[in-house]
This record gives sequence, C-alpha cells and structure tokens, in this order.
Amino acid sequence: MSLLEIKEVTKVYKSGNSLWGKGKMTEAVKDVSLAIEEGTCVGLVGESGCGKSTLGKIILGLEKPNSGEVFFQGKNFYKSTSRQQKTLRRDLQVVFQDYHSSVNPKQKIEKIISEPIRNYLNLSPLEEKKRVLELLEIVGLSHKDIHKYPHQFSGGQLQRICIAKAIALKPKLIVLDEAISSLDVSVQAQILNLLVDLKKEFNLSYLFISHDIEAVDYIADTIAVMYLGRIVEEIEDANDLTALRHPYSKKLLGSVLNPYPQEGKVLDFSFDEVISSKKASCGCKYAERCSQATTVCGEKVPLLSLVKKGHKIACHREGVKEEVVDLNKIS
Ligand SMILES: Nc1ncnc2c1ncn2[C@@H]1O[C@H](COP(=O)(O)OP(=O)(O)OP(=O)(O)O)[C@@H](O)[C@H]1O
Repeated sequence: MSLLEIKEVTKVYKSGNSLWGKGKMTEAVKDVSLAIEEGTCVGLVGESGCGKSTLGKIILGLEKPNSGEVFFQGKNFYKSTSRQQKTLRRDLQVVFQDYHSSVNPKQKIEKIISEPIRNYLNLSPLEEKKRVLELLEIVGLSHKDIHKYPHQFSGGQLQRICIAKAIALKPKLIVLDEAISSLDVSVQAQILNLLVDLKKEFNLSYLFISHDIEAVDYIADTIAVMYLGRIVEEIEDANDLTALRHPYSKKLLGSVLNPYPQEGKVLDFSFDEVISSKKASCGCKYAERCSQATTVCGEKVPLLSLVKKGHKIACHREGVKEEVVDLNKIS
C-alpha cells in the first residue's frame, strides 16, 4: 500500500460572474493519479499555473476535489469524518514558499514551533520547551533562538523554523511547495541538504513541488511532470533525466542541459581539455557545493550529476558511455 494515493482527481475553479452562468471555469487539475511511497520524495515539476499548488492543497486536505479520490495511509481522506481528517492531518505537513507569511511576526519562535505540538499533544510546558529546543537543534539553529522573533532571522533561517514546525509531530508526508524558491541560491542548496538529511533520519516522504527541474532532480527519487493540469510524464529514477520523453519535459530540461542558456551556447570541450585545464566552469547553480566542478562537453551531460557525484564528474561522449573522474585526484 502506498503512503499516499491520488486517483483520477479533478479540480475546477469557477471565478467571475457566476450569476448568469458566465463565470470563468479553470480546470486547475485534470484527472490526475499519483502515488507516493513511504520514505520517498516525488518531485512535481511544471511551469507556473499548471496546477501544482492546487494538487498540493488537495493532498493536504485543504481543497476538496470535484471528482476523484485521495487515500492517505489507506484512508479515503475526503470520505473521512472531520475527526478522522484531523488525525490524518497530523501526519501531513506543509512548507510553503513564503516563509514570512507562514509565521506570525508577533510571536516568539518558541510559540511558533510549538503550535502543532499544543494542538495535538498533551505535553507539560517543560516537555514542550524541550521538544522545541530539540527541533531547533535538528534544523541547525541555536537554543538561544527560542526567544527571538521572526524579523531577527534571515530567509534561510526562517525557512528552517518552518521546517522545524513541519516536523514537530513526526509526520509521514511533507508537501514542500516551492519551499526553496524564494531563497538565495547558496541558501537553497543548504536547505535542500537539510531536507535530504531529515528525510533519511526520520524516514519522511516528500512531495517536492517546484518549477525548477534542477532542484527537483537534486532531491527527488521519482519525478512527475505537470502540464496544463495533467501529469504528462513520470520517471522512476530522478537520477536519469534523460529518461524524460514528453516534449514539454524536454523543454523544461533544455535550460538545465545547456549550461549557458542565456548565450544559447552548447559547450563542446573535450574531456581531456577539461581535465587538463579545468577551463570550463560549472553552470550548475549548486556549483559552490562542488568547488572544483567543471562543465563538460555538450548538451548530453546532465549537469546535476556533477553535484550528485560530489567531486566526480561524468562525461558522456559519442562512442564512450560514461567516463567518471574524481576531481580530488587531479591537481
Ligand atoms: N482559488 C482559485 N480560484 C480560481 N482559480 C484558481 C484558484 N487557485 C488556482 N487557480 C487557477 O488554477 C490554475 C492552477 O493554479 P496553481 O496555483 O495550482 O498552479 P501552480 O502550478 O502551483 O502555479 P504557481 O507555481 O504559479 O503557484 C491557475 O490557472 C490558477 O489561476
């Protein structure tokens, strides 16, 4: 049994003048089926307006679909009583893009993080504080931060606070809706790493929603591509972006595979040239994680594999399936 199973879900929004039946109908999600297994991350990628957030809200129990079913831990969410839904929601958490509006600016961090604990658990004030301190530690913040207010933190730190709140009840599934999109690139990498570590440590499952296929590729186990409300393609192995076949997926991928899309240029350095001179620099946005990263020959090189393999680079050349070089071993 999958942790989450969505079956043929459709959501239509009606807006504008509906009195005479002239309201505009938007089919935000059309006939979508998707499963998330325990301990895995499904990356949901697609451009703005394709229905990703609506699907996320349906999963979170925040937006009832017009048709279709959502099963979470084997229970049909929208056919459950409100009491049963409250129990299921404990295991379903979310981290949004806008960390500023996710926290109450007038509350201290202790109160913000302990909110779900107070809603669901009957802990003494001392136990509650102990849990908040533990959560701050888990997300890489200091015990002293418990007494601070949101305005005293950077964007990345605030997102860590939102993550601490999301994991407070040890949930099973977290919907990460553009959770890193508002952060600086270097901070994005730190938060992605934190999410990867937490997933492993607490056997979490994620639905990682993003328009950024590089980020999705970095964190996800499998990828679903959404286009105009539909899931047009799913791949089982997020490490192999070349498995994406749908023309829209390839369009999304295009900007990643070409290291310098703004110049519309495909690099064609030879492998040996790269190794001897390290003349090319990495166009990948997580390059700082990989201080000696080097971009190699041509558009077939999935740049993220540079990062995923740490200091090892993989070079795909015609006639050569793959050459891997450990950059630590070259001067
Ligand atoms: N409450 C609503 N009322 C009417 N239309 C809506 C509502 N919410 C979303 N939509 C419409 O549904 C479609 C899908 O929106 P959604 O926010 O799910 O897309 P998205 O892929 O998450 O985009 P973004 O990345 O920009 O948030 C859009 O056309 C949007 O305008």
